[in-house]
Amino acid sequence: MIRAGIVGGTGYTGVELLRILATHPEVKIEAVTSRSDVGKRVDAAYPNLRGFVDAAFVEPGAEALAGCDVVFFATPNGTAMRMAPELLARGVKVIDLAADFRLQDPAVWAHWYGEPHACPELLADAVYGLPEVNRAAIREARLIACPGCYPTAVQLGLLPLLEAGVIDPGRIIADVKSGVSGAGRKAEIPILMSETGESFKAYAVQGHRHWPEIKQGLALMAGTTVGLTFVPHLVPMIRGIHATLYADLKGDAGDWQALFEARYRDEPFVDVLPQGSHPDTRNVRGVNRCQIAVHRPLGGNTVVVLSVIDNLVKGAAGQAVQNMNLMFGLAETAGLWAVGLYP
Ligand SMILES: NC(=O)C1=CN([C@@H]2O[C@H](COP(=O)(O)OP(=O)(O)OC[C@H]3O[C@@H](n4cnc5c(N)ncnc54)[C@H](OP(=O)(O)O)[C@@H]3O)[C@@H](O)[C@H]2O)C=CC1
Ligand SMILES: CC(=O)N[C@@H](CCC(=O)OP(=O)(O)O)C(=O)O
Repeated sequence: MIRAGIVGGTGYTGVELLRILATHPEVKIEAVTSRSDVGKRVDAAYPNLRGFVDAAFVEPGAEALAGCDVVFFATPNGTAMRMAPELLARGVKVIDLAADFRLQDPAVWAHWYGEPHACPELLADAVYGLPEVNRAAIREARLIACPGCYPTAVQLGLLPLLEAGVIDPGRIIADVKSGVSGAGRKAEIPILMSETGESFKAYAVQGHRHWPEIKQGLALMAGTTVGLTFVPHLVPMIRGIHATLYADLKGDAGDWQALFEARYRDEPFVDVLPQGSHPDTRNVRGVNRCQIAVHRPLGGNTVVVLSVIDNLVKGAAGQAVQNMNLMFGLAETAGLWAVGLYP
């Protein structure tokens, strides 16, 4: 059995990790941390886990985590980069759900995250955990940077087009909507029910920290720099991301549906819907799945891709477990093969 630790077990992605790992056939939950709830039983904090997780929260630290084979960081940005070096030195594999190891250039990280990187020497070791792109490298990795939720939906939606070189990489538009759980489990006025429950708005239009991450990933797919406009929105739902992606086709002819179907035929967690479909976030709620539809609207030469995920699953905890499965030579679908909730 793989002994797994979770740092940040009281947050939304942490409890989602617990939900998935609790029934994973190859995993034993070894340690779950919280600074605020030390000693409290995990199933007292989260009664949905009663009968599945028999553990109490412990202080985050190398003592509690050194006995693990893998440690997941479900913590705010800037946490894993301070704890990962010691764990890695002790031979523990690390999977970070936050942004600490996603950007290759420490100067870009410092610009967007507001502080110098604490261990820039580890950035070259970190593998970007998007299995549909980096599967071989993930299998060999000891340090995984899980993609952000918006970047997962956007990159999976554009991957077939960029790899095939059929769109203009200089002008891509990503109009993306997120449920409120994307902001985490914290008490803040902008995410109160009465602020978000019957409202819909864009934010960070001038620049969101996922913009450099998405640009970095798309450039690797395209083999050149990309021009990207990314506008995130907050919508009145709890889970889910819906990305509407626009790009200019280089030529007029092409079977874009066939291109997407061929690229994702062997991908267990990417589902290309039939031609003319409109994916719905509720159909991926609670599961590690991205559903995609590709359209060529009347008029102009624009391709429109619709891509949906659950931000907490394919956008975070599910993708993290998919990475763990690859790192430990397990079936990639272990513990993750499930049907989405409906409605
Ligand atoms: N929510 C989402 O949809 C997604 C989130 N992410 C990323 O995953 C990470 C976690 O997100 P989310 O679960 O939403 O966040 P939450 O705010 O819900 O939870 C954060 C957790 O981290 C713990 N924590 C906070 N500070 C520290 C610290 N200094 N050391 C150790 N533990 C700490 C908290 O518990 P305590 O204070 O008790 O220690 C809590 O359990 C973030 O980096 C986020 O950006 C990525 C993709 C999607
Ligand atoms: C709705 C909402 O607030 N979303 C968050 C992004 C989600 C997230 O947690 O960011 P990472 O994927 O980088 O970890 C935000 O815009 O800051």
